[in-house]
Order: sequence, then C-alpha cells, then structure tokens
Amino acid sequence: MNSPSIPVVGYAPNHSHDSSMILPARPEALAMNANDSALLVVDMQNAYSTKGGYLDLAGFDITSTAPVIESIVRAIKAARAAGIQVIFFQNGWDPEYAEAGGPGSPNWHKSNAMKTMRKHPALMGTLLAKGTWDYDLVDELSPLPGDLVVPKPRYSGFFNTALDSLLRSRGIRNLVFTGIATNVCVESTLRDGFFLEYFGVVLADATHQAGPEFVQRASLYNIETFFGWVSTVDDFCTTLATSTQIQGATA
Ligand SMILES: NC(=O)N/C=C\C(=O)O
Repeated sequence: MNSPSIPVVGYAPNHSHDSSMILPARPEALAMNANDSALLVVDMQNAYSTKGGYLDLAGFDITSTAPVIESIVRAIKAARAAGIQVIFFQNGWDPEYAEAGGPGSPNWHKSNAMKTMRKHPALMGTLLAKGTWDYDLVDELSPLPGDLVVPKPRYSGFFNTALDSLLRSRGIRNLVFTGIATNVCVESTLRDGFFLEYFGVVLADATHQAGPEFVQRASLYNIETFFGWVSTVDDFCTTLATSTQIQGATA
C-alpha cells in the first residue's frame, strides 16, 4: 500500500493489508478494497423520500430528498462498476403488522408510522406495509442482479435480519452508508456495525435526516466522533474510479 502523508485507518493490523483504495474521510482516510467493502442503501423507499409517503404524512420535511436520491444513484453506479457489493434495505412489516410488534413492543409505541395510522385509521395497512407503494423503493433506485435486498423490521439492519451473515460470508468489513434517515436507520445500523467490528463510513451528501436540519449535523458529528467515518459521494466515486484505472493499467 502507498505510504500516504495523511492519517489512514483500516481493519488489518496497522492497516498494512494491500488496500487498493484510500477513501478520503473524516477524521481519517479509510483503507479499503472492493472485495472487503459494501455499499449500503438504507430505506430508500417512498415512505421516506416521496410526497405522500409515511414521513410526509407524519409531518416530516422530505422536500429536499431529490438531490440525495441523485447522489445515491451516482454512488451505486460507481460501486457496481468497481465490483463492490450493493445492499438495499427496506424497512417495514407484513400487512397485518405482526412484525411491527404489538403494545408489548416499544416499536409499536415509538414508530411514527404506527402512531400516524392509529391517529388516522383510514391509513391502516398503507404505511410501511410490504406490497404497498409506501414500502417500495423509489423509482430511481432499482436493484439489479447481484445486488442484495434485505428486509428489516426495526431501525437497525443488524437486528432480525441475515445482514451480519451476508457480510461475514463475503469477507466484508467496510460498510459505506447512504440512505434515509441519517439520524435513525442509517446511524442505528452504522452503530450496530461498529459494535460488531465493521468499519462504517457515511457518505454525508447521500443521506437525509428525519427532523430539523441540525439533526443531520448532529448525526454526522456523532458518527465522525464516536462510531465511524464521514466522506462524500464525490470522494467515493473518484477513489473508485482511480482505483479501477490503476488496476486496469497494471492488469
Ligand atoms: N429509515 C428510517 O430511518 N426510519 C425512521 C423512522 C421510522 O421508520 O419510523
């Protein structure tokens, strides 16, 4: 690996493994390879991004999600071209909401989707229910053969899912995060990945918060300071493109 003049971290002891990519990030750059990394696309569903979806109906501002979707499209295209595993998540439950848990589950009490449907019974069965428009991924983001799609019934992608097995069986240790919401499912999944020894890096401009703007800054501060790293879609795409060019040139 080149001896960069900037602080670099990675999962190998002293990050001495032969990494082909150094992703600029805060607080340090991240040493990674295509085959030990995955791009996670968290909950890019109509529920969280589109007018008339759950977050919109629950009173959250989703009017600035369009550029985030465009950024995620760029990141996915770059990841696929570099041979990085792309993993889509869909948050939600069966149409009867058994997977959401009843009153004995804190999810039943805290989910703003469940609270919105209890407040407006005509919406029951339409929010975050598998098979509905709300649950579907946005039109701009369609999984291709080779991508993985992981349904998840809670904020974190690591609970009640096969995510950890899917990653470990592929030797993946670096998780590159995009999606909505930064401060809920993105941060929850990155935090749990941290506790499971994954290196998590969030592409800040490919995420959007649920709540006021300061929450985006607070979540990115939390990630950078305590749980992982923060980078950008431009740096991600440039790093992958440069690496692919180098590998092509030396092939
Ligand atoms: N995908 C998310 O971050 N979801 C946040 C809230 C919810 O699902 O109720």
